[in-house]
Amino acid sequence: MSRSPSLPERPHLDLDPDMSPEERLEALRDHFEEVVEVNQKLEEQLEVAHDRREELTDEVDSLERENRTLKSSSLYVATAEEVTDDGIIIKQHGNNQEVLTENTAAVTEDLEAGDRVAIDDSFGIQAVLDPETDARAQAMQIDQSPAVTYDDIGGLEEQTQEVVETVEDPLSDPKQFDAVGIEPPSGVLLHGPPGTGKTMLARAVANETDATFIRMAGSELVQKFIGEGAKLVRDLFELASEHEPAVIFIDEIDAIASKRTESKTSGDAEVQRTMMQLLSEMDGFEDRGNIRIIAATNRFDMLDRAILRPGRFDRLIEVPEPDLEGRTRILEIHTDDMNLADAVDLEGIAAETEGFTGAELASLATEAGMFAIRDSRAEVTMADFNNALEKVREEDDTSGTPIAFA
Ligand SMILES: Nc1ncnc2c1ncn2[C@@H]1O[C@H](COP(=O)(O)OP(=O)(O)OP(=O)(O)O)[C@@H](O)[C@H]1O
Repeated sequence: MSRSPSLPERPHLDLDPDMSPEERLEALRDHFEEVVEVNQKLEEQLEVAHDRREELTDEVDSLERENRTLKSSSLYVATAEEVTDDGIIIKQHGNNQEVLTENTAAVTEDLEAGDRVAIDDSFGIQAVLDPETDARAQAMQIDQSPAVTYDDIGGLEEQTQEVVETVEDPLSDPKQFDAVGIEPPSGVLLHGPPGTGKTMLARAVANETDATFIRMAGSELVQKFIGEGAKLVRDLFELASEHEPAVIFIDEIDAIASKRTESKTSGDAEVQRTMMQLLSEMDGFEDRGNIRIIAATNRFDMLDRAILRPGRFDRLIEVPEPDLEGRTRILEIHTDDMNLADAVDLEGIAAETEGFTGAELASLATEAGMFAIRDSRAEVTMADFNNALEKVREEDDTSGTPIAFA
């Protein structure tokens, strides 16, 4: 920042009592001219100061805007592949989608192909990442206020109740545990098939408690950040302390906490180190303040029992596939914004979809909507749902794999 110029010196009038009236007049004239000159300089400086103030106000506005954008939504990580006159071609990590995006305020002249950037839902570049935040940003997804509420979750009433008691209450009212003199559970482990709402539950509890939601996937730690797992686990807890109250969500924890294998490959040693770091972070956890940990796994049978010791993940909550009532509720939730014909019988569809997970039911509703669109209709009929079901079953039969929706 440039320093402000020093103020001009105040002119001094020196009148000698022995001066003749002409000399006095002359001295007064000189003094007057000096005062006018100083005044002019001050006016110029005032103008510069006004301009500077305007510049700074603009800068504050833009920083506030940037701050709001960064706080309001999750950002995704992408790599700038090519910087062209028409915009910047970016490739999103995770799905490898390539997009041409326009220059945004966050794009500096220094942006080069190969730089990693944080992008919003509309692919606008919100920040250019430096290498240090880069691995963190890729490995951890931070959401200041997740948009999921308990009402968005179908079925799972008992599980929600348990999560409220073990995670929400200690976060929103830690004093009640102090008063009784017991430690709230450090960690809660959700286990059950993929797509049953485990991540939704963790997000909803963060939303309900105004806590920051920080997600890390165990599989990514092992596959993408080879050699960095233990450090990233340390960073994860550090980041949570910076954002207290916070909910740490470790998805696919089995990837870093499965039973020790006999083989002694370097990959295994790395996974072990990552798990040891996680255990030590959890053991030293009580002093960390208002942070709760939720982990999720589809492979409960594979877990190393060490992580289930008291003081670690000592509350286990099973999140099963939904029953008839749960499936009906999930279908109601996912068709809430859809234009359904009166004859659509959601309970009937729920009865036909035993074994479907929440994620599969959500896809079924979308697939039914696609049939209506193909037919140039806005209203979704029972026939669309039946067609969607039939398509799903055919795909399931031919692929021989578990039900997969397009
Ligand atoms: N119980 C549910 N109620 C409403 N929607 C659900 C439910 N379960 C799953 N869904 C839908 O499926 C999507 C995926 O669910 P979610 O990510 O919570 O599953 P998960 O159990 O964490 O799966 P994974 O183990 O694969 O991470 C949700 O975004 C939602 O659209």
